[in-house]
Amino acid sequence: MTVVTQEAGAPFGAAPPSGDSAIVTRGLTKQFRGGQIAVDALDLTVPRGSVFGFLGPNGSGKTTTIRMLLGLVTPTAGEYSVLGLPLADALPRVGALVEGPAFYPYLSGEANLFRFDAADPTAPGGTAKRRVGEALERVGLSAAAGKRFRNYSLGMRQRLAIAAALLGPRELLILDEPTNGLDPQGTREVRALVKEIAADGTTVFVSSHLLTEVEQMCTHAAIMRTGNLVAQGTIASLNGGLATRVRVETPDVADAARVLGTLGLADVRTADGGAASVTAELGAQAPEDINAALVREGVAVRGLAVVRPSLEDVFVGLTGEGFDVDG
Ligand SMILES: Nc1ncnc2c1ncn2[C@@H]1O[C@H](COP(=O)(O)OP(=O)(O)OP(=O)(O)O)[C@@H](O)[C@H]1O
Repeated sequence: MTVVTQEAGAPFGAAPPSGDSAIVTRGLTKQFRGGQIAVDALDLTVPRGSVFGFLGPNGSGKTTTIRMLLGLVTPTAGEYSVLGLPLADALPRVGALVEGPAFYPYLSGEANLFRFDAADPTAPGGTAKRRVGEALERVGLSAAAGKRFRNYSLGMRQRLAIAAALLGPRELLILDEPTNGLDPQGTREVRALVKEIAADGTTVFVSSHLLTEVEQMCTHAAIMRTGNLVAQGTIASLNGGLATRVRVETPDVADAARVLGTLGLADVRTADGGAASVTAELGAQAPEDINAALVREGVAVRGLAVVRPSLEDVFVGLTGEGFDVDG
């Protein structure tokens, strides 16, 4: 890891060319006082209109990056641009959920939003009623607007927190681990809401330590590991770097491997640990043709599956490590 020093006079928060991007960072770095480099020369490009998953194990630098983007933490080096505007002009167009807002348990969801809105000096007070109503509607809480916060489910509480980030027209929504600590129902609600908000044209930048969540919810992703960017791009392009494989479950492992080799499949592997299966790159072969050839050769096929590469495979392929959510 390199030690980063600030170049004399280098401007922080200066805008690199943003083009059609909602967020651009160039060499963005944060070294904390203790010497730890939490974010190391990050080059991120978040296209407008994307649902961008900022993926990494705990402690990989996601929150620190988000806090820099929102002007809450000063970078040690590098530059960034949000919506192609100076930060002060960009922030009113950005909704953010970093640490959940503290809501009053004895007040209704609606009353909490009014209090939250009143505390924002940039929010036009005269339109509060309309904006609070719209935000509640947007997150599906209109019917529960008058219910006390303490009686909300976990999912409803998080949706209210997202409503608080949507109290004005937003071009960009930044959510830091919005499903963390939620039960399965709440997780489903929040994931569905993120997709709906994105469908309305808002760019969503969402951090997560859950690979499958990012695969399901996002159009693009950046993968972080100990402060470093491992890869970024569309989910399809990230996965596309790896081959789709076929997996054959059979007690006749050696024969199955031979047949797959004869068919010209590349990288034939038998599973470790005595599991009765063989895998190979699918290539241009049709799975049904592979199955027919195996059966013709007398291989007892118990199961045949096409295994598409996942983001976890991408991470393992790029780092040689498993994706450890505990960092
Ligand atoms: N104020 C701070 N002072 C010193 N070190 C910090 C500070 N904030 C974060 N760190 C360290 O920087 C690293 C990155 O932390 P960060 O919170 O950005 O990661 P993260 O990917 O968001 O993880 P998590 O999901 O656990 O929040 C961690 O090792 C963390 O301990």
